[in-house]
Amino acid sequence: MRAYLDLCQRIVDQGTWVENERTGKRCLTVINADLEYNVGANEFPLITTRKSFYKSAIAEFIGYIRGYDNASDFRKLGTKTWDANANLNAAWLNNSHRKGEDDMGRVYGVQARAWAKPDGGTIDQLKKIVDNLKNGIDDRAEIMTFYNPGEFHLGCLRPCMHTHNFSLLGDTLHLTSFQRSCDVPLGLNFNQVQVFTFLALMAQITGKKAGMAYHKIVNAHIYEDQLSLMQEVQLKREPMALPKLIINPDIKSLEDLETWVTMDDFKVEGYECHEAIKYPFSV
Ligand SMILES: Nc1nc(=O)c2c([nH]1)NC[C@@H]1CN(c3ccc(C(=O)N[C@@H](CCC(=O)O)C(=O)O)cc3)CN21
Ligand SMILES: O=c1ccn([C@H]2C[C@H](O)[C@@H](COP(=O)(O)O)O2)c(=O)[nH]1
Repeated sequence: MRAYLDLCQRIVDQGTWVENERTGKRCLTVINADLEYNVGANEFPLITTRKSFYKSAIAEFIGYIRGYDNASDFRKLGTKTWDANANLNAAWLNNSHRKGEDDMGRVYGVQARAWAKPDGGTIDQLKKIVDNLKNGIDDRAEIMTFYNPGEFHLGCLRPCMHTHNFSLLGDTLHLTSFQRSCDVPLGLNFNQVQVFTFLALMAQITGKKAGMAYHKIVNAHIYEDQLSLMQEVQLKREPMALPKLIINPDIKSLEDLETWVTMDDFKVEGYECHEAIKYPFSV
C-alpha cells in the first residue's frame, strides 16, 4: 500500500518531536492524513511490507460490534490487543471504577451498543444504523461514535478511531471514519483493516453495494522506540500487490455478527508479504 508508506515517509521527513505524558515517550508526529480504500473493488489495504495479523484486527472490531468490555472476551475471539491496556496501565489499575482483571470499562463497544442516556436507559447506535440502511434510509446522521467525554473516567483508554459515519448514495454504501490519534507502525496496520472490513460487513448485512471508505486521521505518530525499525527496515521494502478479503456470505445480519461469527469466516486471497517486524508497543 503506497499511501501507507507515503505517510510513514512523511512522518520521518517532516514530523515534529512531541513529548507524550501518558506513555512517557516522544513521538515523531504529523497532523492530518487522509486514506481511501476501494471496498467495492475489494482492494483490501493489508500492509505487505511486513506480515500483518489481519484476523487479530478483525477480531478487535467484531468485539466492538458485540459491545465487549473485557479483554478476555477479545482473547476468546482471537486477539490479545486489549490485554495491556486493561491490565498494565498504572492509571487504570488505580481507577476505582475498574471491575478487576481484564476489565476495560465503558470504552468502544459499550458506547456503540449501550450509550447511557441521562434520563435512564441506553442507546444502541449500531442497530439504528443497520435498521435504517436496510430500509434504504440515510438520515444524514448514520453515525456510530465511541467518543463520550462524560465517561472517559469509566474506561481504560479514550477511543482513537472514534467515529464511523455511513452514507447511502442510491444502493451504494460509503463510510467515513475519524481517528484522533494513530500509532502508525502498529495501530494503523489494524485500523486500515477495520475500516475496510466494517464497510464490507455493513454492506453485506444491509443488502447494499460496498463503495468507498474514507479514513481521516488527525495526529499520526511513530513512537521513538519504533523509528529505527520503520526507517531502516520497513521503509526499505517494496510493497506487493493488494490481496482480497473473502467474507463468509452466510453472514446476513447483525445478529449473525453478534452470535456465531468467528475469525474462520474471514480469509484473504493473494496475500504476499515481507517478513514480520516486531514493533514495540507503548501502554
Ligand atoms: N500504543 C498503542 N498503539 C495502538 O495501536 C493501540 C493501543 N496503544 N491501545 C489500544 C489498541 C490496541 N491495539 C493494538 C495492540 C497491539 C497490537 C500488536 O501488538 N500488533 C502486533 C501483533 C499482533 C498479533 O500477533 O495479533 C503486530 O505486529 O501488528 C496492535 C494493535 C491498537 N491500539
Ligand atoms: O485503534 C487504535 C487504538 C489506539 N491507537 C494508538 C494511538 C496512540 O498511540 C495510542 C493511544 O494513546 P492516546 O494517548 O489515548 O492518544 O493508541 C491506534 O493507533 N489505533
